[in-house]
Amino acid sequence: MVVVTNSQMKQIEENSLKYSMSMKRLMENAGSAAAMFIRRTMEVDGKFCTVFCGRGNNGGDGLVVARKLYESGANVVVVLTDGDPATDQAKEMMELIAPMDVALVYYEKEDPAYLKERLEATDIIVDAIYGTGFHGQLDEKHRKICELINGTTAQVIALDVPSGVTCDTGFADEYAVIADMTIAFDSYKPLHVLPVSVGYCGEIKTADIGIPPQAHEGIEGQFILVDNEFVFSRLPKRRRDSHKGSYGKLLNIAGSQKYMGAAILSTMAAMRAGAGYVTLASTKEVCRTALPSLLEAVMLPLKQGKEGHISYESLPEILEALENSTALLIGNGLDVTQDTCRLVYEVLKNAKCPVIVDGDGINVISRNIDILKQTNCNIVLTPHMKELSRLTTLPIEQLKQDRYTIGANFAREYGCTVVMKDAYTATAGADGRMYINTTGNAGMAKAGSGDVLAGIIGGLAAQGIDLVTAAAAGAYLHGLAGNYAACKYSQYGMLPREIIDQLPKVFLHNDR
Ligand SMILES: NC(=O)C1=CN([C@@H]2O[C@H](COP(=O)(O)OP(=O)(O)OC[C@H]3O[C@@H](n4cnc5c(N)ncnc54)[C@H](O)[C@@H]3O)[C@@H](O)[C@H]2O)[C@@H](O)CC1
Ligand SMILES: Nc1ncnc2c1ncn2[C@@H]1O[C@H](COP(=O)(O)OP(=O)(O)O)[C@@H](O)[C@H]1O
Ligand SMILES: [K+]
Repeated sequence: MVVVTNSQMKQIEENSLKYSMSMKRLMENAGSAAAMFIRRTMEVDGKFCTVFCGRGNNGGDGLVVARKLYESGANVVVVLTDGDPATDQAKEMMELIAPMDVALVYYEKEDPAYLKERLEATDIIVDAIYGTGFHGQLDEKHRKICELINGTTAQVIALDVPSGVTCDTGFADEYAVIADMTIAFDSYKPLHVLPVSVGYCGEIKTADIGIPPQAHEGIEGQFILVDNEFVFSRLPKRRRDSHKGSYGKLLNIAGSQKYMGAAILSTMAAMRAGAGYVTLASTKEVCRTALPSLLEAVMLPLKQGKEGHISYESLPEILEALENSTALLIGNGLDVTQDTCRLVYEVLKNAKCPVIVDGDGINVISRNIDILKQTNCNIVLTPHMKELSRLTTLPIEQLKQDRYTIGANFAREYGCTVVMKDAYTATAGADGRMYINTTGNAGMAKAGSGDVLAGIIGGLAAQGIDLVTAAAAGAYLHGLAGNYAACKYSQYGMLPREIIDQLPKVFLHNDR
């Protein structure tokens, strides 16, 4: 599904002007298409309809809808929330509606009691206050208006965007309009697919507003909703004549005395994701302890430092193992010590294969972010929100509002892929795209789930699957296996290790 950003939509609109389209025609088409959807979905003739119009082009679309619904027999009132229209084409739409028997009400001048009464009798509300031009938060006046809209029993139809939701981030003001139906003009925008905002949209319809297909040429969708088709069209079936060497070698540098489980979970997950060989490089003690649970893994036991972590003296052995690896996973349960810092930096500088950095690997990088610019390999970072905050030195609150832009900028600046783990994980690809994941559940909010994800991505990357796909597909598989685990063991009772146990079921259901 192609999802275009606000600025891309503006570009498409501008391109369409080259094909004898005009802004006024686009607005007329948008309003007409929206009115048609409304007529198709509900009875309009004789119904009470209230259209809330802002001053921008979204408001102009609303004026067209009002005219069309009036022509279909509805009793229509237009509430101008911010006075007269401000754009040329919206002004023209105002002139067209003026002679009609449609009441035009100025919100500020109107008696609140009349409005309340009108809304109580209203069957259909059209929200044309703000469209793609909105960003940030609603002011007090608009919050009140949205509260009025949300407080009715009428069907609420949002034009393009439920007012109060920001187009590209999906960030919704707490009073944003909650629509029953949103009519997206021409294309889906990020808010129509982002998990944070889809709940505000209700049913989403796309309306053809007459923009010629040529106007879309050269516009590449930046947001991708990861689904089964996306994942399994990219994960090849295993060839009958293949052998273990066909599926790559993952080197997993993980674990310390404090965090042994992280080494076990990540290694196990990588094996379950189909890698040919997985080598666990860890302290002797971790390797010895892990062996009974990791019978199929290769062990690279290393010298232990004073604090129970992998000693820096082990660097030569690690670099030798790295030579033969098709992917590297580094960071799970490593601990942050002087030794592990030096180790991570040196390994990253020497790696030539794809690298996945998780957990303490990320924490170590956050202390010296420029290390990312001194590498010769493709890197995936898998930070949760706190780790992303350390990496970007931005507060979590800001990340929550704008992590798509921030993540994309970070990925571009450092030339890496960033898996932003959260209830809804989003992967910012080094290719400039944003991959949105919707699988997973709150039963996964337990220590160890992230180690499982890192292992899955590492296992996929080792097999030669390109890193962005490995990251986006890994998050999807992880969440789906987590959903199976929750069905079997409940969200309260499930354990991260059971996400790994359910991974085969995900593959089985998809003939892999
Ligand atoms: N892109 C296209 O091809 C078309 C777009 N059309 C409509 O045009 C809309 C976009 O119109 P506009 O760009 O005029 O903008 P909007 O009508 O979405 O917003 C109006 C104004 O609100 C202001 N604003 C933004 N954030 C605010 C905040 N937090 N508090 C208060 N004010 C804020 C903006 O400065 C903007 O001028 C689309 O959503 C769509 O409905 C249609 O007319 C058809 C064609
Ligand atoms: N509410 C949730 N819904 C879906 N997935 C979740 C939820 N909470 C956590 N997860 C997933 O669980 C994993 C947790 O990772 P992380 O916090 O790094 O754990 P750890 O480092 O302890 O293993 C991430 O992949 C995250 O997306
Ligand atoms: K709107």
